[in-house]
Amino acid sequence: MTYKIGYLGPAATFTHLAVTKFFEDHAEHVPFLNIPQCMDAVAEGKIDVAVVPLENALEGSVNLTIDYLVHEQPLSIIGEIVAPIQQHLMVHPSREDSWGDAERVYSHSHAIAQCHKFLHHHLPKAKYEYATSTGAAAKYIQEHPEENMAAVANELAAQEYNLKIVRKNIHDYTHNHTRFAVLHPNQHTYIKTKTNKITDRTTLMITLPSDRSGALHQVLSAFSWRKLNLSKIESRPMKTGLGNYFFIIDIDMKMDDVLIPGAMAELEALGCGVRTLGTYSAYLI
Ligand SMILES: O=C(O)C(=O)C[C@]1(C(=O)O)C=C[C@@H](O)C=C1
Repeated sequence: MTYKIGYLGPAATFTHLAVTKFFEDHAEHVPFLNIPQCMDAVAEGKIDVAVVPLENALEGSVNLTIDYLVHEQPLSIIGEIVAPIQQHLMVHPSREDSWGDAERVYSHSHAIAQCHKFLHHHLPKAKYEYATSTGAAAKYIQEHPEENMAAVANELAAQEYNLKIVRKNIHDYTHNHTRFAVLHPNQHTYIKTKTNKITDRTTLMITLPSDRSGALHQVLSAFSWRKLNLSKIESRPMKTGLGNYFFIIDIDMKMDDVLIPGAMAELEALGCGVRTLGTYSAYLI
């Protein structure tokens, strides 16, 4: 049976690029219209792994991925692919010489946000419209040449959908990378790749006991005195009422037998809720 890798599609999204470079050959790449559909498919066993965007260096977390993981589909993160992101402005070939008159710019919200300065200066009158992915935006422009639009997407999308790149590298800051999560229902799933590992991580989701002063300080202390290095801490709404948040914490090592379980037990004793979202290696493509 062919190994099936689901990704945020359609063809030629950044997620697709990451999948193509990271996994070894002979796998079938299966596009999904949006992140929840891709995650549902791996939970239901229709594909072998799901790959979805997790965090961008310029724009921060992909909230849909984190929220769906926390509230709807409890999969494990079994790997992380870090990819450089280069955004280009592209139009239908018939509009190559008049791209500056584009009335709308279409792309994924993260991609548009990564290019705000460029768009502000070069297409000040254009309205922004948001697609489920950069690839979906490029595909739409190919299918609707009559609409005066430009897309922000990658080079592969320009090739795949026969669009003309009119401005290259329009992202506002050079160090633009995105983290993609490889997801599976079983934490102990092995990933085969020849890509270089850059680090190991464990991601925890933590809820605080309500109305206790200094609770976050106590949480951080549990990691700090064990010398557990954190590379990310972020809060997201619990969606149960104003002021209710959970925290996502990335620890710079894989789950061990002593330190991380010790910190988790301490947090539970303090009245916190703790869930492991994944313990995995991160690879740079
Ligand atoms: O739209 C795509 O091409 C994606 O793969 C999604 C996504 C994201 O959600 O951040 C991935 C990388 C880029 O940062 C822009 C968009």
